[in-house]
Amino acid sequence: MGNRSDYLPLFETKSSRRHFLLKLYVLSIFAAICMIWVYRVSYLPVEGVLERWTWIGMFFAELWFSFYWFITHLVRWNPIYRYTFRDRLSRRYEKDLPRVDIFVCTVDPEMEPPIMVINTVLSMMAYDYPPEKLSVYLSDDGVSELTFYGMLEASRFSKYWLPFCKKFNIEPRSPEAYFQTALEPLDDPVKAKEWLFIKENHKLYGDMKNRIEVTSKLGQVSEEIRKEHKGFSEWDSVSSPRDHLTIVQILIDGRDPQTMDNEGQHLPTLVYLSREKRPQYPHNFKAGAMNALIRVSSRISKGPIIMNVDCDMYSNNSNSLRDALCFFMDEEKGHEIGYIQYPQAMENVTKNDLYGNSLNVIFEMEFPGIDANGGPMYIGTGCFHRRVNLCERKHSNEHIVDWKRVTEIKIEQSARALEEECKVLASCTYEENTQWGKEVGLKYGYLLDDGMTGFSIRCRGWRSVYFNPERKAFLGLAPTTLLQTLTQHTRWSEGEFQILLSRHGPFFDGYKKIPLKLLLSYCIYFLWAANCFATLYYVIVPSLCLLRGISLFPKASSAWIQAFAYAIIANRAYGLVEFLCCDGTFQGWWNDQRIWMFKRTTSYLFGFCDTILKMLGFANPAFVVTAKVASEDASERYEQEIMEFGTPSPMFNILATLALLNMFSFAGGIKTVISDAENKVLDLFASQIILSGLIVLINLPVYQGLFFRKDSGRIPNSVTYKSLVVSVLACSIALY
Ligand SMILES: O=c1ccn([C@@H]2O[C@H](COP(=O)(O)OP(=O)(O)O[C@H]3O[C@H](CO)[C@@H](O)[C@H](O)[C@H]3O)[C@@H](O)[C@H]2O)c(=O)[nH]1
Ligand SMILES: [Mn+2]
Repeated sequence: MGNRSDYLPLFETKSSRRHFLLKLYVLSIFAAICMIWVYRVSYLPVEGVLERWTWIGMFFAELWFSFYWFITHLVRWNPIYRYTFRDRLSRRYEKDLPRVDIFVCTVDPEMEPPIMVINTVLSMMAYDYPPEKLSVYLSDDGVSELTFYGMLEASRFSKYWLPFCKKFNIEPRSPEAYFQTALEPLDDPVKAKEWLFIKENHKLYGDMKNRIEVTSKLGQVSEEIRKEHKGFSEWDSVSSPRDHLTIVQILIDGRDPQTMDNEGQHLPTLVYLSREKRPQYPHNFKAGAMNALIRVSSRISKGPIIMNVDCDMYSNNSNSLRDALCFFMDEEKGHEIGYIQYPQAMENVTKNDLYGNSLNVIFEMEFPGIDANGGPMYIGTGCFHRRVNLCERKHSNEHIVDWKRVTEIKIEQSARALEEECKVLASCTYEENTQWGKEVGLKYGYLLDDGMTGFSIRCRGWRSVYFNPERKAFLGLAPTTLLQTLTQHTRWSEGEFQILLSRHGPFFDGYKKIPLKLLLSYCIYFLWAANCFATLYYVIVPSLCLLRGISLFPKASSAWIQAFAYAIIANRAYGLVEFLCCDGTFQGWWNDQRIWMFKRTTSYLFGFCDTILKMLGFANPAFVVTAKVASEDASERYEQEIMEFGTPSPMFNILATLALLNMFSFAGGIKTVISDAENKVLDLFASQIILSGLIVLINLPVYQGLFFRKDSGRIPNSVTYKSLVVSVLACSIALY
């Protein structure tokens, strides 16, 4: 850049201020909320201990909701959106593009089938990027021969697949996803020629898929296949997934002039890694895998840019790598950017998103606002990092990278020698007495290692960027049963809460180094777990009080009720419109309301309690992996949007108890209204009756699961009995 004045940025940021009418609307909700506080304070019951304390409880719950409401709107106030200029990037830097190392993690060949994993790997290899500068690493924590076999097949198939992708510039570049959507062109002769290629590749892919699936079904690799690659012999010494030596296999050595695709072009480097594991050493889950990958890749390719994806998150947009570089390499602002986070979009959510898994509102509405307030957190998959950043370095302007120099690193050893060296780097003992997991690499000891790592990167002065291009960068798989969804959210809410309370979290390290506005924005997620109490209070206490005859809301005939009604209805309406704007359906919104309640009364409660227990030293953090496949009839029910219970779980006990409790109190409320001639009861208790009525309405799928369904996804009898006993007991205590 000779002259500053003709500097053209590689990306731009546009802010979109919310319309002032919308702001007015939000402020009007705030006014109603204030009225609620005034009401609570001025009408505090003077008589009756129970009356008084339940009232105070309501007040606290409402204060909590108000605070939470406040931070969600703080985030939404002035969102920003980013745009990149890839043409400028390639004009200025095409020859000097940095090496990029892509890390894919997998852990279990049954929950994460090899064919899915290699589709992700192939889509990464097919990025629109110079192949000699691209390396894809797979970390296999399951040390599975089947996954390795899949990788071997992928390395062969890539010789056809990559030239095909580039020749016809297709999207998406995961073969499975591509062939699902590819349609035969009937009228266009040019396209018809292309179709021949597509058919040829489809057949190659189909054959490969078949081989991999047959082997997966067998559960082991046949003797014939074993002879095809020296790597299989490494499994001779593997006794169990928790007890084995490191396995490193460079399946494609990008430096080797002999390894070309079938059109004579270079191929990206492809590496399989399964780090050493021993029962006596903690393996630190995904963070441990990532750190091993960081070290191994620093020997093999040493890309200054690192990207991490989950094994189910294939690349849906072959430009996202260049997009990310537009941020890092921007001459003016790039040097302060530590990482670029893409949203997690889900491929498998059904039309009405029964389990509220699409996360669209978070990624379309909240993250652009968080970006404006200072930058998103690192949420694991779909994030580009600077390598220096993960190897601990404070941000300072002296470290401006000269991109033209970084690429010059030459690695001379043979692939064999590199593999041997890497074995040491990925061994259990390597990290002993080092700063890995503390100051260097991803942090250990946290359930959300990525969240904590991102937070500390921010504390060191780097900025982060959120980028959400029109064509989604990655598509992954959301859980497909209720229990999996709730379990995933237990892990997330617990992990977020753990960061909040940690010694390196916002209260200790964070508050001086991160602007308050950003900390409050992060609090939406940090406080997920803490949300459980106010919600539990609101779904239990008003209904029990209805049975007991304690009124907790203004009379239907009083003016105060309008404040409550307005605050609640206006807020829900806002949420509904927002939901519809994010491509949701009305039914989807309703489902989301249900899942909102389910999560808050189960996942978040468990997350909260677990965090506290772990802080007191009663339990160790453990990562429950989300399955990416389900049984046949469960998948069928998922497609039909029928709620899946099936197995007994304490979470279902809670859900069923709450549903029954509200059903009883709603019935009780209606009964007293009918028997009351003067309509006094209705005036006093209308709000509580409506509240439990709404809870009953939202719980309809639970009653179905309890009493009306016969299939294997219904609520198990043991859960039904337990929850009946508890809810009847609670109601009788309230009545007498
Ligand atoms: O011991 C482990 C456990 C998990 N994983 C991998 O970690 C990824 C995420 O696991 P998954 O069960 O799919 O969890 P999700 O809740 O779907 O993942 C989200 O949440 C995680 C943190 O809880 C982040 O790390 C992920 O990037 C983010 O997509 C997967 O690729 C796993 O193979 C490992 O490599 N080793
Ligand atoms: Mn996942």
